Amino acid sequence: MSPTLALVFALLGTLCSFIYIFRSTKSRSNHNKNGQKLPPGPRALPIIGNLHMLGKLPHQNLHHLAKRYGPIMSLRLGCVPTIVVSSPEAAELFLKTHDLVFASRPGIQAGEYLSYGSTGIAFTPYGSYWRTVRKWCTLHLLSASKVEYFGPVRKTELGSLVESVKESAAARETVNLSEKVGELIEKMMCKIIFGRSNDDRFNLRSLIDQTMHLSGAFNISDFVPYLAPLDLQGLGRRLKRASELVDTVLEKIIDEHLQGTDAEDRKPHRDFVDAILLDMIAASFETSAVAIVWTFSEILRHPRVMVALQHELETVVGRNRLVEESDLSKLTYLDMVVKEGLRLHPVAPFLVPHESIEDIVINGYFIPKKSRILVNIWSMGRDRNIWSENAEEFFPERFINNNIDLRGHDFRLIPFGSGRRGCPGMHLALINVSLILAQLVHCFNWELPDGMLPDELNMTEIFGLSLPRATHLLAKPTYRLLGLAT
Ligand code: HEM
Repeated sequence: MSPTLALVFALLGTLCSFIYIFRSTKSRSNHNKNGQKLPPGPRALPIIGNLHMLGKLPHQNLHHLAKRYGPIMSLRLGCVPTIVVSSPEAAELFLKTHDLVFASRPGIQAGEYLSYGSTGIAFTPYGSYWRTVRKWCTLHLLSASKVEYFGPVRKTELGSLVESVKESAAARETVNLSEKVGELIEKMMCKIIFGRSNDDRFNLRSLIDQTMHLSGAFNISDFVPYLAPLDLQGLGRRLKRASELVDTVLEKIIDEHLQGTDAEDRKPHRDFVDAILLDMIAASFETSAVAIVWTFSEILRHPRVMVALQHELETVVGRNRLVEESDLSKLTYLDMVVKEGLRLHPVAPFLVPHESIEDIVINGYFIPKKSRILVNIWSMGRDRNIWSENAEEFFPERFINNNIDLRGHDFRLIPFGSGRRGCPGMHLALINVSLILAQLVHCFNWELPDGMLPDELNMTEIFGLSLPRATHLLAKPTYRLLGLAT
């Protein structure tokens, strides 16, 4: 939290405390003003509500609070009623049993700036526009047949990555895996989404990383709208700047793509196309890279897992060729490693915030219309009641002999969400994540740089819409395949 923001909170907090003490004798914390019973939760201060309790890592702080108040917890963030869901049973109620009621998204400043007035998919409220755009993207980009069609693009780009890491290995250099994996996903996705290579003139990836960070921030302007003109955290200004930069890049790409067509024909659809393209690249660039880099960090911290994975790859693929997409279905240990990575390091710790479209009573608790719903899957991934005493440990074998999958049917593990708003890119994402991890582990042995021990690896997170590592992941490769691999 910046010093300015801390000061603002301190001042607001003092003011609120006075009002609160003055009024507290009359208030009943878990009932609204109509006497309806809200889910339990900590008392809220006037004006800021519980915003001051979120801290730098809200998913962790809300995880601790839920231990006290339960899996359906009520907060007030500024003036927005907020429900934090922290158990599989509760998640099923919100995302399956009452999916339709919670299928909308809140209108937030990030959506306004970055989704061109929420005309993309991810920040767009539930309704026919969202349904049409989502269907269109699924059909033209994300369906199983489209994903398969782009297999050769993945193969070429991944082959180049292996060659470049091989050169680093020969030169005994340390590789910045965060950078390498980020670049690879960017190259693959640009070819799939724009039909062309990424453009070295723009640093699109760094722009997207910024937008993911800004979009996930708890922006006071969204929660206390009358403070919005003050832009206390400076987020409004940064969002505007990021949106202008992204706009410039996308405009250039679209212009080049449409050269030769009638200029007048293009205008009406411009913002709509920008919004969808931006959603697609934002949803795909960082997410897959974050999942790969966290899982690889855990593999490096657990050499036993690296050895077991290499053993499986040698048995199924051998050491004379690269892993192919068609091998993936036979790599059962890899599948467990991917699940375990996403369990401990979900890319979107609160999914993308949902919003209720009408009043509803769930488990005897009143949830008002326009409540914001945060499903804390980070908390669910570390719950000892679900994952036993070793819940905090990276232990892929926990998935042996159980049928937990990632498709949103089993609410113990929902890194892609579930229901109407579940991730439409899951199939593509799982191929990218599994294939890249498999290739890195199959082609190379890895060690941490400068004699670092596995348990010395920094595992600090940065909170945003996604949850990347705070520091880049560095490691030293040694090539391990037999001659003719590439
Ligand atoms: C490992 C990679 C990925 C993870 C973990 C992931 C996870 C998620 C999650 C948790 C949501 C929100 C679900 C909810 O709110 O209930 C989501 C939404 C979305 N994802 Fe993904 N995603 C990944 C990759 C991708 C890819 C590759 C694409 C497409 C190219 C994509 C496209 C989308 C879109 C468009 C939405 C918004 C859906 C809507 O609001 O209707 N995602 N994703």
